[in-house]
Amino acid sequence: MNNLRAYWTKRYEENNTGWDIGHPSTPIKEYINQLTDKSISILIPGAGNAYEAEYLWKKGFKNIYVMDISEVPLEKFGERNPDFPKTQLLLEDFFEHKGQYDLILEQTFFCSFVPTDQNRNTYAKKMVSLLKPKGKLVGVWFNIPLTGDMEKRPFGGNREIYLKYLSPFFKTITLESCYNSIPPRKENELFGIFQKI
Ligand SMILES: C[S@@+](CC[C@H](N)C(=O)[O-])C[C@H]1O[C@@H](n2cnc3c(N)ncnc32)[C@H](O)[C@@H]1O
Repeated sequence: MNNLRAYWTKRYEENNTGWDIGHPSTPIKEYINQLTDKSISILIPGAGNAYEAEYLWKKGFKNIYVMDISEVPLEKFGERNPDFPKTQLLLEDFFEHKGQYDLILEQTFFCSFVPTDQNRNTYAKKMVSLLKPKGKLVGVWFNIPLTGDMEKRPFGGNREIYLKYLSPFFKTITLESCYNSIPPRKENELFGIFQKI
């Protein structure tokens, strides 16, 4: 845990954050735009600078929890959004977190874990445990080759791989090539909506 925190904090401190697009991504933004119930509880794990949380907050969603293992992006988020409750900024390891949410948003989080069978299984089990009955895991997953290189993030995957880990716990509402990816990720992402079984 400390190693993991140090690793990600160093990346933020060195501005070695190639994943950070600087704004909410279009697929997640469009998903948020069609949500009608603003009282739902939403967790964003591995949120980084959490532009999507900022977007939700400004749209009037209040029950948003922004989680990261590194304090650097959480502090920046707090500075950018001084009214956002500090109690909803969670400096925690996702795998140790306890709670239950209506919705969990995923973006470049799954792909940050070394892609062992065990890690991917643990991710799926943890996600389902953090959702209320019928809760949803929604977001984007890279559709890029999974190479044998265990150092090089983002670690890839494809539809078949994601379904292998998620389908024991979730009904797949959709998992399709993402039509509205940001240009650098065009044709390299799947958009998914999974509902807790
Ligand atoms: C590739 S970055 C993605 C950040 C953000 N989702 C985005 O799209 O900009 C992965 C993030 O997950 C965080 N992280 C990695 N392992 C974590 C864990 N076990 N628990 C919570 N956060 C974690 C890192 O600190 C980092 O901010």
